[in-house]
Amino acid sequence: MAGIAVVFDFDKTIIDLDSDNWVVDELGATDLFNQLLPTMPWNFVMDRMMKELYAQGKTIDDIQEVLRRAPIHPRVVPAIKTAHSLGCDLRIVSDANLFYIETILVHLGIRDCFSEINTNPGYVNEEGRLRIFPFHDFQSSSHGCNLCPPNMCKGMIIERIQASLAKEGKKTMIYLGDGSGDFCPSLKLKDEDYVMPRKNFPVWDLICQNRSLVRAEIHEWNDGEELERVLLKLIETISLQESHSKSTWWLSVDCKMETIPMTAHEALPPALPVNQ
Ligand SMILES: Cc1ncc(C[n+]2csc(CCOP(=O)(O)O)c2C)c(N)n1
Ligand SMILES: [Mg+2]
Repeated sequence: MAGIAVVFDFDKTIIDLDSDNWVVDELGATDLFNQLLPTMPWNFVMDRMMKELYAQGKTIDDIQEVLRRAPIHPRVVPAIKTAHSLGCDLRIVSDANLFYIETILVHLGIRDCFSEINTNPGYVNEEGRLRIFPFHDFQSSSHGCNLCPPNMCKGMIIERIQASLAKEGKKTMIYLGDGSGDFCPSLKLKDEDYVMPRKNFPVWDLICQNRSLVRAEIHEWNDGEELERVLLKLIETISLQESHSKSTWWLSVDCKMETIPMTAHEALPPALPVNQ
């Protein structure tokens, strides 16, 4: 199963809501958030919100306590653990931030299942305040993709992952997501890949409207139970195809080596004696 990479979006894919809104709402700062949003880019609003919460006396522990209560479907963690134990390379590509994602993954006991987390930087500074920055510094240059928000083009991240997987000999990618930011990476997937859009969420609508642009095989899911069922079934199917193509490869090597061809009766188990 070494040939499969599974790439997860985080908000509304692994957890069941948007982590930024969850923290802001649970800490009672929704009104200020809504006031600031029309005035500056999303990551700057979040960084400013962390400053305001710090000024109000909210600690890193308060933020982490809220994050540990983020709702998640009970089958998502088992699905991730199984995919990891089967040898898949699991990665995250998210427009949330590293501090929120790591806090939640550590709490769920699945941080070590992931080989890579691509997201907006987020860390606690020397004062004990959480700082949040854009993944892509759009003030110095644009990433140039008009499908994606200015701070992150998930499609570019997928292309980088594809290049690194090719070097490791990994052949198949499964991508799971829900949001409009997951459409661009879905378009980068190849014929042999799979995309799992969450049904009736923005990426699903975009894929349905632009089916001919998507080369990967499409498998929708509704909730964590379906996520688990569909994902594990795909992993099983891909693995069977992998082992089948390996065995046919060995057969063709045998033929090229001009070993004495096996006759049909030699290849089969001995026939049962008749009338004895
Ligand atoms: C113009 C604009 N609007 C909104 C956002 C923020 N944003 C969009 S989806 C999302 C959830 C991210 O998590 P995930 O990718 O894990 O679903 C966030 C935080 C933005 N960056 N730019
Ligand atoms: Mg999402």
